[in-house]
Amino acid sequence: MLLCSEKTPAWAGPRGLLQKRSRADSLNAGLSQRPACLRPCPFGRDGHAVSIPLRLSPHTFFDMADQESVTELTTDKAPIKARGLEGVIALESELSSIDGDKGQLIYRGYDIHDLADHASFEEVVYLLRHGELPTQSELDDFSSHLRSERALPAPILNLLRETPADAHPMAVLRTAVSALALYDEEADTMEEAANHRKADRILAQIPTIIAAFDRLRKDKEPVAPLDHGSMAHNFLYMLNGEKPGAAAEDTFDVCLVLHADHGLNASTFTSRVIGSTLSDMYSAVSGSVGALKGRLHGGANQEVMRMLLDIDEKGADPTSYIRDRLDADERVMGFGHRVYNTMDPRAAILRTMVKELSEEAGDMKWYKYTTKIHETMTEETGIDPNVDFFSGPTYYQLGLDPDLFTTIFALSRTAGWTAHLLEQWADNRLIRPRAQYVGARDRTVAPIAER
Ligand SMILES: CC(=O)SCCNC(=O)CCNC(=O)[C@H](O)C(C)(C)COP(=O)(O)OP(=O)(O)OC[C@H]1O[C@@H](n2cnc3c(N)ncnc32)[C@H](O)[C@@H]1OP(=O)(O)O
Ligand SMILES: O=C([O-])CC(=O)C(=O)O
Repeated sequence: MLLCSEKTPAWAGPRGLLQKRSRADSLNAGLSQRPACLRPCPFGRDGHAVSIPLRLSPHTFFDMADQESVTELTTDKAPIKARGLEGVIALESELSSIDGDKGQLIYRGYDIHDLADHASFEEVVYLLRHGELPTQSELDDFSSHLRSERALPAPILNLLRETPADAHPMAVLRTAVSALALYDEEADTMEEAANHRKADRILAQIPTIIAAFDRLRKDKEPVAPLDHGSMAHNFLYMLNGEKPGAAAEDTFDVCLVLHADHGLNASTFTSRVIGSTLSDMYSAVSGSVGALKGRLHGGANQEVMRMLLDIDEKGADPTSYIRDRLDADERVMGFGHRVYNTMDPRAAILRTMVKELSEEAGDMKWYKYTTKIHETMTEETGIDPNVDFFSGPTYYQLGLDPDLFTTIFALSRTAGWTAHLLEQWADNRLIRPRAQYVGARDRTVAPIAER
């Protein structure tokens, strides 16, 4: 079942190479209907594809490399074509599942639409971490503990004061999360209860870091965190120095719910790889912030807003703008996804938010631009929008600066990263795949004077 829940892997071609197929081809191949235990293996002997039984164990990825064809890994005859690990099942997880064909996302069995409508971010964090939605008293205890961890150690605040104002907020966040470890006596304690406490602490302190840095770079004093209110409320308060309206708080809270977890995306995989070495939670989360920063991942939301602002400033026609980008072989940020073959369900929810926020502001331009771009991408490429396409204009209309967008994603995804780390450590095995060596062989070292 797990094997079918994410986008199907590319099919092995006649020469034993896993060939990338178009989305339609992948669907037509009906791969998801094949028995889950038999999948094409890229490491075929003599250039022929072989089917390797994939055991549904936490170590499936390693099981592949453990098969007899492992020797092929050290030859240069059968290059691996599961590029970017597309379709590779690396581990089992109970946290979230994506049906890329249906456009469905679930956290622990709950559909994302249901959670967005009926659960707060704190409830979702608890759900991811503990497997069940909290009762009222569990939620009260959990929220109260999160609130008690909001303040930053003084040296971290000093670090932020010393940070260049033009530093990218994601670089600042990565550095500050790493530095937090230096002031946490439990940083290297691997006991489960301590890891839960650290997960709370990191999650509670990330909003304070983001808001403090944003104010400092604008020559404003950081605002101390509140000892009440939700994470969404407190973050907007610390950022702006005034209480947010109920609508802004609700919208922001839903954004946090939507971004909390998403299968084995690149930044979550990063956390699990780092965690699997039995390194600490701060190392893993700072690594994940680094992974999320990239524009092919979380960094795309900022790029989307840059594009929309560029269109606006130039007075450009969004359709021609996108066509020009595609003609120049450029990617349009906020479109495409490794797992979804259809519209990302989070994007659908965020699109409604962009519309509602535009209506409230009495200015429909961001909604109009995104609608035009969406239509053009559908006509020209058939590639669907992902979560980053509509989160950009949502955050912008909430008054956030574009270079903060990815930090908001990080704030929310910390819930997923830390829950994945706890899951990893509950049944740990070192994550260590193999590389296909395609370099030179049989060379001998010449004396330095002769090179
Ligand atoms: C939260 C998130 O991380 S969601 C993703 C956020 N990232 C973005 O929005 C960046 C833009 N999108 C992309 O670059 C890609 O769609 C990714 C990285 C998200 C997924 O990529 P992959 O699954 O590796 O697909 P891949 O990069 O192989 O692209 C397949 C084809 O679709 C094209 N394509 C994919 N996305 C786009 C896009 N946004 N714009 C234009 N073309 C695209 C590629 O050019 C490629 O065409 P080609 O085979 O002719 O070269
Ligand atoms: O799943 C992915 O590859 C990227 C993504 O949408 C996310 O991390 O939310």
